[in-house]
Order: sequence, then C-alpha cells, then structure tokens
Amino acid sequence: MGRHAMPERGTDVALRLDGVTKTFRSGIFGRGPRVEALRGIDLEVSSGTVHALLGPNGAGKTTTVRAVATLMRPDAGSVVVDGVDALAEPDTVREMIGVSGQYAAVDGNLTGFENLRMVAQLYGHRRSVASQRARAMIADLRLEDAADRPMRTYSGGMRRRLDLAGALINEPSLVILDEPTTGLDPRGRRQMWDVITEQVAAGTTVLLTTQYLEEADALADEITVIDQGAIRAQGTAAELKATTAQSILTVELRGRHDEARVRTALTELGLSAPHHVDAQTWTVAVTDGTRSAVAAVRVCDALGIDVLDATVSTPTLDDVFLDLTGRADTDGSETHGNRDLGGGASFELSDEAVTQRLERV
Ligand SMILES: Nc1ncnc2c1ncn2[C@@H]1O[C@H](COP(=O)(O)OP(=O)(O)OP(=O)(O)O)[C@@H](O)[C@H]1O
Repeated sequence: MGRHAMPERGTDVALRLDGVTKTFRSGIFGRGPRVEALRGIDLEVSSGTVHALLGPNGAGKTTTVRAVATLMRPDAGSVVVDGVDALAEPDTVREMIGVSGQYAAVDGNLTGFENLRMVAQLYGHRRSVASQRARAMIADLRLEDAADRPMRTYSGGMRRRLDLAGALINEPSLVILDEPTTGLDPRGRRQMWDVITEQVAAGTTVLLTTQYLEEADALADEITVIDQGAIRAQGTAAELKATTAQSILTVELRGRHDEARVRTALTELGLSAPHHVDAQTWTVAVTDGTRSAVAAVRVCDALGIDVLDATVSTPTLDDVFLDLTGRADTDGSETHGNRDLGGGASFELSDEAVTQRLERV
C-alpha cells in the first residue's frame, strides 16, 4: 500500500516479525565466540504508524532492521512485509520498502533535486515522472531553499531530510529509519521529527531505531524495548510508563503531626510503604498521578493532618528504560515474566522487574 493510499491507522499489518533469531560467529573463519544478536524477536507494525526499536548499543536494533530490509537472512523465524514473505521473496520486498542511509551520499556535486530525480530514475521511473516526484518530495521535506544547490553544501539536517526523501520517493509500504537523528543538533532533530510526523500523517509506515528515549516518546505509536537480542517490553509510551509505577507523591505537612497517623493516611493511597523524608515531608509511590495528590489532601484533611503541598512526579521513559535494561550488562540472563497489558501489548520482564512489580501490587 503506497503512502498516498491513506490507510486507516492500525487497520492493516505493514510488518510482522515472528521468532526472528540470528547468531553471528566472530573471529577468523568464524571460529571466535558466538554472538546471539537476536534471540526471538516478535513484533507487529500497523500501517500508517511509527514503531520504534529502542535499545542500548549492541542491543540488536540494526540486525533487526537489516533482516526487514532483506540485507541479512535470519537463522530462524519469519519476516512479512505487507503480506509478502521477505525470506521467500526478497526482491519483491526490496521494492516495497524504503531504507534511510542509502541516498544522501549519491553525488555531492549534484543538486538535491538532481539526486532525487536520479534515485527515482533508478527505481525505473521515466525522467518526467522522476522530476515530478523529486519536486514533490522536496516540497514535502521542506528542502525548497536547498533544492538547486550542490548537495555537498548541505547541513547535516538537510542531508538527513534529503536521505529521507530518497527513501520515500518510490512510495514504499514501509520506511526504515536507522537512527534518523543521531548526530543532529536539537533544531535539526526537531525538524526531522516534524517531517517524519507529516509523512506518517500522509499514510507512511515507519520502523525506526533509536537510542533516544525522547525520540521514541515523540514519534512512536508503539515501542519495542530490545536488549541483548531479546524483547524486554512492548507497548505505547503510555503503557510502558504505566508499568513503571514510579510516580512519586510528595506530601509536605504544615507543623508537626503524629507519625503513625500520617503513615496510615499515606499507606491507604500508596503502592508501597510511605517514606518519612524529614519532619514535614513524606513520599510514597503511587500509580494514579494527579488524582493521588488530590486524594492525599482529602484523606489527610479527614484525619486532621494539615497539608501544605502535595505534588506528583510522573515517570519518564528513562525510568522505564532503566527499569528494564538497568541490569543489562550484568549476567545476560533471559527474560521470564510475560504480562499482557491489554490491547495486545505484551511485556516480557526480567525476574527482578517482575518481583519489583509484584511488590508494588
Ligand atoms: N556481522 C556481524 N558479525 C558479528 N557480530 C555482529 C555482526 N553484526 C552485529 N553483530 C553483533 O550483534 C549484536 C547486535 O548488534 P546490532 O548492530 O544489531 O546492535 P544495535 O542495537 O544496532 O547497536 P548500535 O546502537 O550500537 O548500532 C552486537 O553484539 C554486535 O556486535
């Protein structure tokens, strides 16, 4: 399905990976240690959505996208792009996808327009059609000012946008962006986010890899957290944040109050035992953000406890990431727990994370 076909979000599956594994042999003649780069990756990307693969260095993100781009053959499992089996029909799939990182360096002496026209011609389009597409992509990706100057004069951000234009020019079913904003300054990053968001609104499906939590939060409809070749968690940013019940309610009291009474009040609201920070300040982990603050004031009021202030800090994706991968470089042990969070999102968590979570419930 092309990007102008405007699928309804979430109705069709643009990409499906089932049990994808890959082990590399390192060293001369492959006699070195084995690296299990992928240990059974399952994921599904709905048409017209952005799916982010988020993970630290060496997690297996690039290996996963290389499998989708048919640049690497998995040892086991399946990769299906818009209903086409990528292992059985790699040539067909190659025509259906756009991969970033392959176009911007075509020829630095050609203008942005000439580069894009050439890419479109390489896809087999007649020169007039190729010119039309190149102009349309230049407008879409806000490259008008740069279109007619040699590409070697472009800033890093412009190059990335031109590269994205190359990946989009054949109206692919799926666009793969491997770390699309690494190395860009904050302005360049934001511009890139804007154009990606616009393209998705026009119907493009995106699989992107990133090490930036902020990027996954800003762009992705769904996130797969990957570490040591295995999936640690999957879901929307909100679902991931919700699993980390790390919202902290801080209650500041006016004057001195009976400690046991305060403890009783906050125990009722919290997920764990309240923590007495100092004479006037208490903290407790909660799930229910701002509502907890209101409830705290009410419960304390009923018990005659005078509250000066009640605030809640909500979890960030950083909290989730640390929670899930914080022990990443310790023992390499596998995931055990598996939770269904509704909406088909499933979470696989380390023993430690599961224990933490059970303690909170
Ligand atoms: N061709 C290869 N030969 C041997 N090992 C490889 C090969 N490609 C990847 N690996 C190993 O597989 C693991 C996953 O690598 P991958 O490049 O997929 O990680 P990544 O998440 O993309 O990391 P980064 O953010 O650093 O690019 C790493 O341990 C890496 O060293």
